[in-house]
Amino acid sequence: MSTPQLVVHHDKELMAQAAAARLITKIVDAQASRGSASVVLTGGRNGNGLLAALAAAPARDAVDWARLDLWWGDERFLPEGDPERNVTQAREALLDSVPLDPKRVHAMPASDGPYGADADAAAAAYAEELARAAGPENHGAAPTFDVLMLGVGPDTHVASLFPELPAVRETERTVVGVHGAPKPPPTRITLTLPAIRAAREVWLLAAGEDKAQAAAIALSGAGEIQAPAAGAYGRQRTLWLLDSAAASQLPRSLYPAASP
Ligand SMILES: O=C1O[C@H](COP(=O)(O)O)[C@@H](O)[C@H](O)[C@H]1O
Repeated sequence: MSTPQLVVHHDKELMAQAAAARLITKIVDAQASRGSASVVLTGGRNGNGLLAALAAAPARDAVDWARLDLWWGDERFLPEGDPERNVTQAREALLDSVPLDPKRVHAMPASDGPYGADADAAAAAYAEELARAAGPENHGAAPTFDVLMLGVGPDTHVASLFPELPAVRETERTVVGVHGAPKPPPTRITLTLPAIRAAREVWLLAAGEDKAQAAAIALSGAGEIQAPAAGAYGRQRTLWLLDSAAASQLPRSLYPAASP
């Protein structure tokens, strides 16, 4: 488990631009040292803001897009092309404008796909896809993602791991179906905490006043069942990327150290 490090930016635009620059560097470094890179995308406002900033960054051309695997931390279980699906929003923000290898874009199944409305079967299929991509050094279940990004919800949810719901208690499976989520749509697919913790680096994105309480709770020693963001960490690094509004309720002991 890596101890969270905090970076606080002035506002959400700056946060998105700085995170995009950081991501470009990580991908380029991983491709230089391992031949390819793997990144787990998040949905939500902050995740899409980062992708849009990446699309606008001239340095995006430093990335070899064909040698990048993209995965998702969670998906809203809706029909293919639905504007609320995380993959639809990611395509609009960035993916449609860069030369990715379609075989390396690992979208989660849609509710009108091969598993129909069975979110649990769709989750099991995604777990198999992850297992196929995992090498022996990955302990079998999930690849060692280079960077896994998570938007933090105002209720401290990350991916589709909501406080107190069964998915956040999962200790064996890497992907599960979620039923009765408090945020629409109620049916979702999500990576579990064990899959999230397989990543080298986990980045938690929180911008805006509505994230301030969630950040303060998750970073003040809350339990992961009540505050799922508190249970998200990477093997080598856990990085919270905040703007000053989201950092405004952090305990004083964390905030001064976090200021750039
Ligand atoms: O529904 C979701 O919400 C979270 C957080 O979204 P935000 O708009 O409050 O930043 C997101 O990270 C997750 O991927 C998504 O499915």
